[in-house]
Amino acid sequence: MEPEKPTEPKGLLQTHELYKYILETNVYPREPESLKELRAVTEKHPWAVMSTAPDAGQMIEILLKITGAKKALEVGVFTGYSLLLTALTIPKDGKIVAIDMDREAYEIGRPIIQKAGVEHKIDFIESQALPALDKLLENPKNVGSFDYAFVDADKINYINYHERIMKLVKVNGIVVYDNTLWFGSVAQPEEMVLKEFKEGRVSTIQFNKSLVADPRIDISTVPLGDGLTICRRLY
Ligand SMILES: C[S@@+](CC[C@H](N)C(=O)[O-])C[C@H]1O[C@@H](n2cnc3c(N)ncnc32)[C@H](O)[C@@H]1O
Ligand SMILES: O=c1cc(-c2ccc(O)c(O)c2)oc2c(O)c(O)ccc12
Repeated sequence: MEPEKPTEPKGLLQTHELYKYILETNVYPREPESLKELRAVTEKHPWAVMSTAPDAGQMIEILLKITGAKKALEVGVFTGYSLLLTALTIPKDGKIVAIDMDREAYEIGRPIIQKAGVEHKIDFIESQALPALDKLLENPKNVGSFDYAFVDADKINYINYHERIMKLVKVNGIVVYDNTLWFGSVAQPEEMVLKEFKEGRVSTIQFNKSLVADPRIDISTVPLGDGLTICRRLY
């Protein structure tokens, strides 16, 4: 059998129709106008598929509200869908440290973030994520200070991000990892996987195993978007 090329977006669900139903019935009617606008400008980008899925976004919003998160960290901004969602959800005096090595994509979303009146909450760091996280850790004020972190960058480094983020988030803090089911490839035999997904598949399988074995966290993997793993730091 040939590996199946992704055609219509259907997330991890059985059919495109079901995903469309969820988005149109449960998600889009509640999506703020600014996020809709950001999604529309992102659609023109050749890598639009990287944008956080709106159904996953809704889960993130509820987690931020339940936990009352005020200080957030984001690794992997792209045009800023998850960043704007976070900025809209945390309180007026909340802060987000957002790291991405590519400012160009962020600049596409920034005018919409500005117009939404939440840019003052964002501290954008244009950098490779690992050195930026290490630099944050050098300041003792940051250690154990974040209520929430969202990781959506290069899958190969998730294990490395996790070690830093465990020190940056507070006990009881929430960390959400995106793409932990990597288009379903984690459960496919290697020969069935499209070559462009092979590398990410191996990293994701290893990463998922390492989270399960990590006694410092509670975890829950939810098949929204491309798979989210929600972690809570226990100690
Ligand atoms: C999947 S996109 C992020 C999507 C974003 N959360 C959203 O909602 O649109 C991944 C981003 O990670 C960034 N990235 C990839 N590897 C990185 C690295 N090593 N350091 C910093 N940023 C990185 C890319 O530039 C890209 O913008
Ligand atoms: O279709 C692709 C999609 C993505 C992708 C989607 C959502 C994310 O949140 C993310 O981080 C990456 O990444 C790819 C990639 O990295 C490849 O090498 C080849 C193809 C793709």
